[in-house]
Amino acid sequence: MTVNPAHTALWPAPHASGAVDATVHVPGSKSVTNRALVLAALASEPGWLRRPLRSRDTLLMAEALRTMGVEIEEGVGPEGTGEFWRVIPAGLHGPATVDVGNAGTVMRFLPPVAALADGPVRFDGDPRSYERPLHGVIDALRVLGARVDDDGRGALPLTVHGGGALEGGPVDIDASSSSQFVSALLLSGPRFNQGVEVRHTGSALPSMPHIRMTVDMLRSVGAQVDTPESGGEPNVWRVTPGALLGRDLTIEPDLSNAQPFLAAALVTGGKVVIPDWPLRTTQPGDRLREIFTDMGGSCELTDLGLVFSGTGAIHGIDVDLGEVGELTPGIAAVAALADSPSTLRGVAHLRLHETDRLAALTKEINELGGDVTETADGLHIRPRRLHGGVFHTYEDHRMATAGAVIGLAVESVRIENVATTAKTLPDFPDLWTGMLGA
Ligand SMILES: O=C(O)C1=C[C@@H](OP(=O)(O)O)[C@@H](O)[C@H](O)C1
Ligand SMILES: C=C(OP(=O)(O)O)C(=O)O
Repeated sequence: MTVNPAHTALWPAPHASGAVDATVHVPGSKSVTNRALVLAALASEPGWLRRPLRSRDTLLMAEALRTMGVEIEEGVGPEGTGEFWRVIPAGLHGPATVDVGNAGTVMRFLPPVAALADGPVRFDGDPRSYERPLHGVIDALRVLGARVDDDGRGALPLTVHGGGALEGGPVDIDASSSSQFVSALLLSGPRFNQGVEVRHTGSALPSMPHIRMTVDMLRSVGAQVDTPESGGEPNVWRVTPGALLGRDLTIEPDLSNAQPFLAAALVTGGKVVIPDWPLRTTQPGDRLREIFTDMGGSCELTDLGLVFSGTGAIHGIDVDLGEVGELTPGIAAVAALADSPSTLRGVAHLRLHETDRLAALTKEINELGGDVTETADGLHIRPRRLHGGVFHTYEDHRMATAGAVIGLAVESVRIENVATTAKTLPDFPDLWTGMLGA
């Protein structure tokens, strides 16, 4: 882990003087927006995304599709309907160059799309993107008929030599380091000549809700998908070849990005309302209703949205987060402020996320006086009285929001490079100070 000297600006994390009482409109889901963009680009007719997330990861996805020939018009809908993107699919073209930034969704979902282009597509990104696992996608594309040039490490940078079509068919992959390998192959699967049959052969597969999200969204645009849950074999997903419909989709708020605001209610014994919380969703953030209730809060889904209240007490938790790994930094922050120890399990793969999140959380919480130890697959957190100091973020949006949660309860926490939240959550500092009524 290295700290980028360009990003050493320090943001004084606001300390809460009392219980928060706020309604927070959380921007759209990163995971839904980027799947919707890919599916709309692969469809046989134009489609609409309403209230898309406009953040670094989604703008990189939109720009990448544009460079391959897809048209994306941006506009503002009638009163109250917010912004929209109209996606007009076209023949996918190379040569093109895609900047993936450090977006897992872009680096994994787009190489299979590029295999359908009529020329080479070069993929490059932030230094950290070179370290994140991509072998599952690269090896699978080769088996399915694509030519991919990388430097032999099974990682970025690389070039996919699109041939205008891909044969597809059955492929075995080990997706234990990222569920996004499975999602990537399924999303483009309807456009492969034989569709695709993905068999996960490794140890535990993380982030199952995100795979369900992929399957649900594919089905909503007319794809036929057989899954273990629909009576198929365990660990096998099959997508039948076929045309995809252009749909009109309103993007749900990002429930994982609702996390710091819900945590604020928990930590200050206050109340936060998140409007438009979906009644039914595949987003992993929906699990926060249960997890933060176990940690001392209470919640209710009403006409206003999710109403989440803290009770003043914050309890430790012993929980397997393998299905909802992206919630770990925010849960760790709350756990550091709890009245009893916590064990967070099932998240070894977080070592290969935006940063090594297990090492980063351990180091940063401990530097504020905490007592966190890494385990083979997670963290032990024993709450201690914390003090102020600098909370480094390692270009990880969820480290920055986790630091902000701690800052509510601990005076003089300063967050290095809070701007890194723009990866998925535009205007975080304004939303945060707005919540506090500042
Ligand atoms: O498909 C997706 O949208 C995501 C899947 C998960 O990735 P991993 O399975 O690599 O953890 C999650 O952590 C990431 O934030 C988003
Ligand atoms: C792991 C995450 O992102 P990515 O989509 O880059 O994998 C995350 O947002 O927590």
